[in-house]
Amino acid sequence: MSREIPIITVDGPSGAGKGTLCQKLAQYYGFHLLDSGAIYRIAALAVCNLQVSIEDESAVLRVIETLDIQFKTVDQKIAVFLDGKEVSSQIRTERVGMAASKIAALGNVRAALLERQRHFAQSPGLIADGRDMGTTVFPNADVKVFLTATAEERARRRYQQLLSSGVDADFEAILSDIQLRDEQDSKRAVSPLKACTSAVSIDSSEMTIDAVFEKIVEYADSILVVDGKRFVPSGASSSIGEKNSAL
Ligand SMILES: Nc1ncnc2c1ncn2[C@@H]1O[C@H](COP(=O)(O)OP(=O)(O)OP(=O)(O)O)[C@@H](O)[C@H]1O
Ligand SMILES: Nc1ccn([C@@H]2O[C@H](COP(=O)(O)O)[C@@H](O)[C@H]2O)c(=O)n1
Repeated sequence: MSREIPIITVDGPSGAGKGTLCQKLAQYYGFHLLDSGAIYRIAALAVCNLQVSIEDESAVLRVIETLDIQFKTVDQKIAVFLDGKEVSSQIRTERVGMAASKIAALGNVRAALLERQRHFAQSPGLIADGRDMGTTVFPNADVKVFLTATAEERARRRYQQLLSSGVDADFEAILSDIQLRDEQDSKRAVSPLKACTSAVSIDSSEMTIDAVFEKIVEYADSILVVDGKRFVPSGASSSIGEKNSAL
């Protein structure tokens, strides 16, 4: 491992299960968690709240440069705050997700948020969830995972998630939003969503959350070494995983 602080990156498209898996990984390893999507979502919310046009790049940048964001753990969940006000639910709407995807295509916005994200790499380690964690933000991460699933399966998961939280949902609309966001995220010029060559790819379409978790842990445990010793989280078992391949 190249540095003191171990870093595991999990990138992939919307609804692949990154957030769910990263929370479990952070808990398992006792590491910090970076939800980089939440940062783009908060930035988008601030831009919308101030009625700044997303097309006006310099005005968007001014909002980003003075963003007051805080992450706090409340009842074992991470709550997010914008200007001291909790916005955890507000940032999860599809409207904010789509606005986040638009501002995330602006190169100056991505550059302005880079150091803020890198600052999360603190002892004892970091689990980083996003689109460009392994390619741009933490290119030297020890363990890189690219997590995906078919657009239909991701839409089905979102649909179920909304129904079970009592929200009325339209499957076809969700699928079309997911396809549009995939296209925007993977076709942008700066830090597009793509699997990094040094990442293992996992297609979770036909896997349970627990099965994906076991795969990542098995792979990560075979790589993580701290102070010359293999890093063993409490209760962990390990076997050798294969790098640069699909698991
Ligand atoms: N392997 C899986 N099998 C079934 N359901 C899953 C699986 N992985 C995740 N889910 C469910 O899919 C939904 C979306 O997962 P999650 O929010 O973790 O995705 P995400 O990749 O973080 O999406 P986004 O990038 O949009 O935040 C959640 O309801 C989650 O419980
Ligand atoms: N590293 C990242 C993370 C996110 N984005 C953009 O933000 C949007 C919302 O992200 P979620 O993970 O919360 O769904 C996403 O669609 C991306 O456009 C990003 O560009 N880079």
